[in-house]
Amino acid sequence: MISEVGYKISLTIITYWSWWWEVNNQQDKLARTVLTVSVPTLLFVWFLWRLSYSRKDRIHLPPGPSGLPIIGYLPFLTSNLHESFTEMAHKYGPIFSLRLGSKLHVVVNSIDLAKVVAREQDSTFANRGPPLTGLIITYGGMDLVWSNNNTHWRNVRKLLVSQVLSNTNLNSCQGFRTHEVRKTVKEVYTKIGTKIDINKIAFDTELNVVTNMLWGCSKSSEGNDFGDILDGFREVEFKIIELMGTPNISDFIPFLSRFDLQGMQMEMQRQFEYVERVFDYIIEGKMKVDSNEIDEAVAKDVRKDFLQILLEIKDKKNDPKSFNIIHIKALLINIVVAATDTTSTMVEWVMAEILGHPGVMKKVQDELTEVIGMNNIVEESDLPKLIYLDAVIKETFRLHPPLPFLIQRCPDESCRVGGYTIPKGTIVYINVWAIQRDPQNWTDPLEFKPERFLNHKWDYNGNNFKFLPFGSGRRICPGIPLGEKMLVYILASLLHSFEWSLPKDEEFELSDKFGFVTKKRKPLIAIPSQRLPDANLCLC
Ligand code: HEM
Repeated sequence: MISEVGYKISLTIITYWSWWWEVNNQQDKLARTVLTVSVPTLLFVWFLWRLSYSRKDRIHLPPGPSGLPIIGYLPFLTSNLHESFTEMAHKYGPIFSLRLGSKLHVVVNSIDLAKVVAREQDSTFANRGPPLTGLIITYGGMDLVWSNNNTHWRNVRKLLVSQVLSNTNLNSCQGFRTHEVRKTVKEVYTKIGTKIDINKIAFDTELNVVTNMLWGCSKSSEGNDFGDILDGFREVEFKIIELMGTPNISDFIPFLSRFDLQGMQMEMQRQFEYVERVFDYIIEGKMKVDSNEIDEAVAKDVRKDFLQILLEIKDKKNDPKSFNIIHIKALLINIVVAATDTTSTMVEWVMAEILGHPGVMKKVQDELTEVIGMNNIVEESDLPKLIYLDAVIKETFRLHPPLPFLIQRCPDESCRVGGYTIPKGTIVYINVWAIQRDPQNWTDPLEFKPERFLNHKWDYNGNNFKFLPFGSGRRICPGIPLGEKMLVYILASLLHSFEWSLPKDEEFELSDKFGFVTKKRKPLIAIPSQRLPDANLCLC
């Protein structure tokens, strides 16, 4: 029907155009040529655009806004994408689609449909559909986050879970965590009365713990120059995360990717070169360690670090294609980035919510006083007893999930969700931000009420689709045990050792800035003062 009307209109225009061409006696040949070329081109584009709509009707895509020819809805995207997608969900319903350039995107906004994607059809939706910037920083998706659901991804994920994130390994690394958290407390103590950037101290603490677990050395280890090398890592990581979360026209109109119109690929390449230099240095250092030295260390019951294990696996494999140094670097980059920015962002959000709710601050500190005592410092073994703090963290995750759409999924074949067709290759987002603020799922959804998490029903394992800050299904975050431990440990230590207040000249606010990791728009700056009667407790 649409193409019939289009055909008639174009026939009329072409007839008129031929007549005009013949009778017009203009001398300006260039202008005539340009007009002659551009009119059929525009007609062709118009046809394609209409055709895509008649196809949309035929294959019954989810409803959504129309957008413009070729570029689709791109010009209407706003910078706070989680807010605009949630507004669109109010207009179009629990599932909607939008075309960005040539790519179809689908946003799922309800518990029932999230379950269809991440549980019932988990294997169909287990690919990622990575952005170009994600591919640049991971050697073309050789990592865990952007890799498709294939044998390599399964093997590497198994390795990470069994060798780094298993209970046994996490227990054997307890010393690193204790050392780093106490070092942070000591550092804060030296800055009592001054302004502290909460994200920065949490980031450095987590970075040191993770690098210790991965290659046995941290930024602050004595007698090495990792410190100098890792200086500036936070800024680089922020840039990487920012580039991965910014819409890039090259992803939506692939033939434009060679022009890199926003300069994002070039910028990511620059970050990649820095990160690769860091990891080359670390790996070279590790490879120089004599195998006798390693054997001696193991004989003394010193655990092997993850990098040593990975290098051994690489050497044992006969096939360099299946596991080589590129895979190792991609994986290390992945883990460091995935662990640090998420954890520090959450520490900052929790501290911000607590500082904004004095009643909550009092309850958290009363619990710390009761469980830990004013003459002790926090030990890791105390953490499971901090029930109220745990509820505060979960309530913060509900209102500020650091990855508001999780990480995009991409079906490997056409399928149906909510009665609509989702074609193969569509980019699919699970809008956790909308689900966790939906009044159908939560009473007073915009209020900060940690009490709703006090009934022990809640965990991070992605089984209750009302609450999915770490995702769900086979691509769920594998770092939950470490992420959770570090969050509670850092927060409990900061809140038990110090009183915190906001600087008088800073206006308190809780607005966020959308990104791959969605952070506080303005960094949280707070001032510590002494809380424990014996200051030496902060110095041990
Ligand atoms: C507060 C801390 C953290 C949060 C909120 C968080 C959140 C997430 C989310 C939402 C996903 C995507 C899940 C999905 O698509 O369903 C994810 C994936 C991932 N996370 Fe985390 N994460 C955290 C800490 C960590 C840590 C500590 C590590 C590693 C030690 C880690 C490693 C990863 C990896 C490798 C993936 C990709 C998994 C895959 O695609 O198979 N994360 N994370």
